[in-house]
Amino acid sequence: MLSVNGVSKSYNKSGWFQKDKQRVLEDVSFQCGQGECLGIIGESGSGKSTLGRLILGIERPDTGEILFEGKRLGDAKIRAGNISAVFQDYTSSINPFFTVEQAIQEPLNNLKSGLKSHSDLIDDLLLQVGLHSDYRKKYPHELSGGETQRVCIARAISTSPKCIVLDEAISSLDGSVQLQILDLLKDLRSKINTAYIFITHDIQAAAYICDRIMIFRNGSIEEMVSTDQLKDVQSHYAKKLLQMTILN
Ligand SMILES: Nc1ncnc2c1ncn2[C@@H]1O[C@H](COP(=O)(O)OP(=O)(O)OP(=O)(O)O)[C@@H](O)[C@H]1O
Repeated sequence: MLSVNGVSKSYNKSGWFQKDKQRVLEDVSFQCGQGECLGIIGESGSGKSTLGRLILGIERPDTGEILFEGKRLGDAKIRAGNISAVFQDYTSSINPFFTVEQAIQEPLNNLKSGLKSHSDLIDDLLLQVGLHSDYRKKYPHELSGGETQRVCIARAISTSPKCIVLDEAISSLDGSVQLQILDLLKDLRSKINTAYIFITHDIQAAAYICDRIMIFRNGSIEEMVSTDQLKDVQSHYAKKLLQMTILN
């Protein structure tokens, strides 16, 4: 369904020598199947979020291509409604002047297809993320962090996307709320068969929800393993990363 082929990306380095480039992604290739949950783990600065932004079409690769069902993702029409995102910073993900109902409706309004939002659909989406329909008229400042992230998830699934990029989506939440959101995501995936690209620092969270895990290092894939073989990673770096996480 999603095919990332030989993708590289550089940014201009800031400072005196503006022409210097920092290579952030280096020849990254992988595939993600329909309904699959693919985890991307790696240290801070390894390029995980950059890869997420390329998959979302927020930025373009310098070289290589990303295909969605065989078509280039650069085309906004291919992305529209098919790929959505949930980010770490849920507070800035929703317009503070929007009610929950307006926030969930926004991606539907942006779709130029004939898909119209319906009152019932909003109630159904709220129900799917475990919120009562009373939440429709609430504003973001009236919600807890976990509730706001549930609204962000309802938004993300509103267009029935085939793929959701979750970039550190549980990192800002308390431990017990993290688990609730992970369970919600698991439950939703089994119902709507959406693929997840689950970007995280947290190997345990990735192991809990993902089918496969990509270990990312300095902009490249160090190793790709199925979650049930996570203990048998081969590379020295992956072994070290796992040890560090288990010890913490
Ligand atoms: N728009 C940009 N312009 C310049 N440099 C950038 C830009 N976006 C990211 N970078 C740099 O690219 C590198 C990778 O950043 P990225 O956010 O993708 O890493 P990450 O693995 O997601 O890190 P973290 O886990 O801390 O979020 C970093 O060195 C960052 O400073």
